[in-house]
Formats: sequence, C-alpha cells, structure tokens
Amino acid sequence: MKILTAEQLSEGDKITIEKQQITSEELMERAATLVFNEINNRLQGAPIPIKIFCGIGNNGGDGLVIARHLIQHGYHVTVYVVNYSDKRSDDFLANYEKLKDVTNDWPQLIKSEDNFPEINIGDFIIDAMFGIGLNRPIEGWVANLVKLINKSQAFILAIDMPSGLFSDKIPAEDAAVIEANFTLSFQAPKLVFFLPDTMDYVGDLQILDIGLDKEFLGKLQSGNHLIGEEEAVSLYKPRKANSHKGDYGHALIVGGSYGKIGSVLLTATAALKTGSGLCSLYIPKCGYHAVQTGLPEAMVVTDVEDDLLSGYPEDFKADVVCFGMGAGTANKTREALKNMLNTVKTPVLIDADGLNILSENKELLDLLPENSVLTPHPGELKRLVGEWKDDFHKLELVRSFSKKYKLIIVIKGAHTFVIDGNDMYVNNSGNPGMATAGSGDVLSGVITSFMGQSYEPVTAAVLGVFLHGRAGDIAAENLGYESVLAGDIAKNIGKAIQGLFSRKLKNSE
Ligand SMILES: NC(=O)C1=CN([C@@H]2O[C@H](COP(=O)(O)OP(=O)(O)OC[C@H]3O[C@@H](n4cnc5c(N)ncnc54)[C@H](O)[C@@H]3O)[C@@H](O)[C@H]2O)[C@@H](O)CC1
Ligand SMILES: [K+]
Repeated sequence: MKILTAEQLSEGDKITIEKQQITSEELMERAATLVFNEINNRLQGAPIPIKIFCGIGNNGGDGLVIARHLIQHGYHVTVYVVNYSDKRSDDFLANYEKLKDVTNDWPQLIKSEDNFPEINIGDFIIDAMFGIGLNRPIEGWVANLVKLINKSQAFILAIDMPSGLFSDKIPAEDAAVIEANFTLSFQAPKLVFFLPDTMDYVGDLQILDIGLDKEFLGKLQSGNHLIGEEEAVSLYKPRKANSHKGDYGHALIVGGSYGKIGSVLLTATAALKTGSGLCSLYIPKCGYHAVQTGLPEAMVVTDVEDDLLSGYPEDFKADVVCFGMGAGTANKTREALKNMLNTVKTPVLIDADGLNILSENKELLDLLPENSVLTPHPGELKRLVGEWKDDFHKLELVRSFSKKYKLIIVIKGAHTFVIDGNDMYVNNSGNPGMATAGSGDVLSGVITSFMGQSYEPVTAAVLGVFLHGRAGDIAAENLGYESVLAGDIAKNIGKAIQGLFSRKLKNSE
C-alpha cells in the first residue's frame, strides 16, 4: 500500500470529485459514514458519553457528519465546535446546517479556555479538529484544549490524523498533539504514523478506503510503501514440487566469539527455518560443540582462533554470506571482515559487530558488493551515518548513504524500514514482545536465507522483515509478549510462511 502525503491526498480528493462527478460534500459524507460504521460496529449502541471536537475545516466537517449519524442511531453525543478561526469551510457549514435536522442540542462553541468542557475518564472522545490541512503548530487556547483532552485519559479516536500531527514533518517537542488511542485514517497511511518520533500519537491504526480515483492512486509516484500481508504474498515464491536442496541456496553465517556463540546459532536456525537448502557456520573454535549439538542440520568450519574470528575460509562455496552477530570488534576480527569482503562477489548481509567494524573503518564500505544488506538498530545506524535531528532527517541521511554505497539499509525498530535508494518499505507486522535478545540475529538469518534462495536482496529484506514480524506475532499470540524468546520467532517462521502460502492458494482458487 502506498504511503502518501497530505498534498497527494488533497489532489486525490479533487480528482475524485471531478471524475466521479460528485460534490466534495458527497465525498465527505462517504468518508465520514465509513467512520460512523466502524464506531457503530464497535460500540453496538452502548450509552457512553461521546464528545466530538470539531474544527471548522473539513476535518471538522467529518466530525459533524459522524455526529449526525451517531445521534440518528440514538447515541449520547455532545458536539463541540473548536472555533479557532472564522473561516469555516463550505462543507463544514453544510453539515452544520444538517445537524439541525436531527437534534435540538446545538453544538457548543469553544472560543477560549472559559468554554472548555469537563472531560471524564469514561468519555469517548472523537478528535475532528485538524486533519491533513494543518499547516502550522496548534497554539494558544486550542493547544491547551489538546492538552486537556490528552490529560483526561478518556478514549480518543482521531479522524484522519491526530490533530497537531503533520504528514511530512515532526512536531516540536512541546507541541500540542492529540495522543490518540485509535486513528481512523482516509485512503492511505501517512509516513508519520510509523516513525519512532510520532507513532505513539496514533495508537492503533486503520485505513478506510474512501474510494478515491483508482487510476490517480495507481499512477501516483510514491517510493514509500507500507508492507502488510498482501504485499508480502506478492513477493513470496512457492517451492516447486520437483526440487532439491541445491535449489534453495547455501547460506554461510560468519560470527560469534567466546560467550556469544548463541547469536550465530540463532541466525543459522532462522536461515534453515526460512528454507535454506544448506547452512554452514564459520565460527571460533570455542563454539564448535555448542553448534554441532544445538543445530545438527548445520555444518561448521572453525577459525584458527579459539575465542574470536580472525580469518575467512577463502575457497568456501556459499550462495550468500552473513557476517557480524556476536563477532566483537577486535582487530583480528576486522581483518576477518576485510578478508571476507575481498573474497565475495555476491551481495552479503552485515549485522551487529560487522556494522560496528564498518563504522570504525569506513574505507571497508567501498568493498561491499552492490545491493548488500545492512541491518542496523538505531544505535548502530548512528555510528554509520551520523547523528540526526529528527526522523525525517534520519531518513534523508540513510537515503543518501544507501545511494552513495549502493546498499540496502534495514533500520530495525517497532516499524522496521527498508531503504533502497529512493524506495522505502515500512513494515507493518511485529509486536513489542520481539524487543528481546537475539531477535535481530533471527532477522539476519531470515533475510540471508532468502538472499541465498535467489530473491533479489531488497525483496529478501522486505519479505524477511515482514515474515520475521509475523512469526513474532504468532509467537506472542501463543506465549504473551513477555515470554517471546528470539528462538520462538525462528520456530514460527514456517507458520508465518504458511499463512502467506494458504492465502496465495485461496486467491488462485
Ligand atoms: N473532499 C475532501 O477534500 C475530503 C476531506 N476530508 C477531510 O478533510 C480534511 C482536510 O480538511 P481541510 O483541508 O479543510 O483542513 P483541516 O480541517 O485539517 O484544517 C482546517 C483549516 O485550518 C487552518 N489551519 C491549519 N493549521 C492551523 C492551526 N495550527 N491553527 C489554526 N488554523 C489552522 C487551515 O487553513 C486548514 O485549512 C481531511 O483531513 C479529512 O478529514 C474528508 O472528508 C474526505 C474528503
Ligand atoms: K483529527
């Protein structure tokens, strides 16, 4: 699904109105009725106090339409008009009039702090103050109203965007922004819904298809994509009945040091669980017995050193190499990475200490084969690309780094981002249970495995990140967040893949 900006969406509104020969008021009715249906489905007529805060633009217009439908269905609704300016939009005004048809309770006008209502913890708040039309920070008494709503601990549903959030920039630290529990957004997700700086304002997210012109949306140039199950299905290549292990790649995992052999074990397990035909590990001697016992399906080659890596097996025939987990950053290990990079011709995956070595020895970046995949967490990323001012600046830095070195960067986080030059893929699977030791080692194994199975590296990264998250979701459903171990994520990769596979079969039936 394309991630769009406010400009693209307002353009989409205009084109849709023209092509479908409807009025903007009709489009608003359509969009806001979808919101009403969602609310009605969930509340099922519950007699809770619903307080709708409407701005005076079209986001406010949505609020008025929602209010009208809720009142008609017998809900207990109070409508507030947050009168921050006199420039009411036409569709706001039309729906303001229509409200008269269903209630004698006229909306309460808020013009200053003196008009602030009481908000109770059991209220259901609908935030329809500002949507994609916000063009400057919320200030003055309106900002205080936002803060009052946030403090109330009432359930907050934001319409289109939490008020105060821009689609293309990060609000200042002290800015007034609605902290929604749930956001129902129109047609397409906005990037800020997924960035670490702003995702907490959004709460749970649902995108409503309001029927904007398909041709316009299809042609829109957006390099930013949200990756959910549908997208992952289209990337997945089912296995052929007539195949053998040689068809699914030989993955070589290079890493580990004394006390950190578990990391490579997790990576190799994940690679095999993701379908690698063969998997070998190149590790210091101290890990030999642990790996042979813990993962009999894998083959092991040991370094001359006992406790760390110092070299690379030069004549080793592997389809893909993954380097770094648990490796440490000793000088000898840096030489091992250098040897590896001087040997391999095909894209590699670098993780963890491999990334730390690269940050300390930037000249090695030039040795990385084109389309290699780096999988930093934010700390490792900072060491690679430098400090950033905010998340948009971070994405800019990563884009130019990706272009400069022709690399694919996987920024790990609650929503993992895969950046390949101008293209960006935002993952939408996973859960907080995956914030656990070794989770990244498993991710590296999954992506490496797909790279070895002849997926394009960027596809391997996008699909791998999604399946890793899905596997974590399946693990959390069975175990609860707290009990998910990295090994549980690896164990459930198969089920995550099966989920895609059964969907693909269903679609082709
Ligand atoms: N036909 C359409 O265009 C549709 C629009 N829809 C709704 O319309 C929204 C966009 O509506 P608008 O463009 O009217 O904008 P908003 O309702 O988001 O904002 C209202 C107006 O407030 C002013 N403003 C911006 N920042 C301000 C600030 N900090 N303090 C005071 N005033 C400020 C701007 O002039 C802006 O136009 C969407 O988010 C969505 O909710 C939906 O009804 C779907 C259809
Ligand atoms: K809003």
